[in-house]
Amino acid sequence: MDMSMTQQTPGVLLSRLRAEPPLVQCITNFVAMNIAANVLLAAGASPAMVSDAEEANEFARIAGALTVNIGTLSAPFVAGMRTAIEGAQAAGRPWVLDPVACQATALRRRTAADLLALTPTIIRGNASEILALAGEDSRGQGVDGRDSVETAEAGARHLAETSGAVVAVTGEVDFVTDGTRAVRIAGGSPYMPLNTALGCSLTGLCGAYAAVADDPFDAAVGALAHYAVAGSRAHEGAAGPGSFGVRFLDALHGLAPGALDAEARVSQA
Ligand SMILES: Nc1ncnc2c1ncn2[C@@H]1O[C@H](COP(=O)(O)OP(=O)(O)O)[C@@H](O)[C@H]1O
Ligand SMILES: Cc1ncsc1CCOP(=O)(O)O
Ligand SMILES: [Mg+2]
Repeated sequence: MDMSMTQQTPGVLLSRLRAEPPLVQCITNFVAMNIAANVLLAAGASPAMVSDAEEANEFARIAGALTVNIGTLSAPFVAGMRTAIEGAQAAGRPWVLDPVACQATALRRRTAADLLALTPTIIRGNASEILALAGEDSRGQGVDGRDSVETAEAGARHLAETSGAVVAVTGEVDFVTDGTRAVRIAGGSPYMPLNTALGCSLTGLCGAYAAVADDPFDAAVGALAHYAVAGSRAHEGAAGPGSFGVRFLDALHGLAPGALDAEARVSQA
């Protein structure tokens, strides 16, 4: 990749992550809990799925980053999210929002808007979720995206400008912007959306990269590039979504920092 697009390249951040695995507090959904923990471990981070309001604030103060995902939403989750965000912010730690299916119901629309107002460091979602969060029409079907990343790019830029967050839109070719800078990241595999919770797990990985990066834009690019290169590698020889899933974990783990920078397909947008 062109090294001028980030201050710290994906490979530099991956080296940091592997040298000192960051503790990442993941408040995520019941579907993703096990899958995301394995993704973070394979990539080189240290995940902990801690969400109860009684301890979430205290835990956020000792974690390197917090990630918040509304996939299986309920009042206890929301209470844990709110107090965890308060703890992360008090400790000066980044937090990442994944607005799963935020177009689908009144509860999700309201919760996503409330969380957005708490100023996430990074927002990561599929194109349908980012469109909805940006106040535009979304064709999302439940948790699955049904819009192209391209149609969400203008909304993502606007969302980044108004929220102050780095916005990462994922799909066939990903898009990352902080409102000023913008890049596209190619790679991955069509088997990825056929493996549940890989998007949720990527949100966790954004937290891991944010914990070690100086700049959240570089963190989002690093996490998405790591995923894209590992996804491309895992696709080779995979017979379908099942064998892809196993190969993907191996590829996340086996990717060296130098190879990540060499194989990352990041371009200016
Ligand atoms: N058609 C595709 N080809 C290649 N990679 C894809 C494709 N669709 C999604 N991905 C990748 O899958 C990962 C999860 O993205 P996505 O499916 O958009 O999230 P979500 O699971 O939240 O809907 C991202 O790394 C994205 O780049
Ligand atoms: C299937 C499902 N239902 C509620 S959350 C969830 C997982 C969604 O995961 P992802 O957004 O990564 O596809
Ligand atoms: Mg998702």
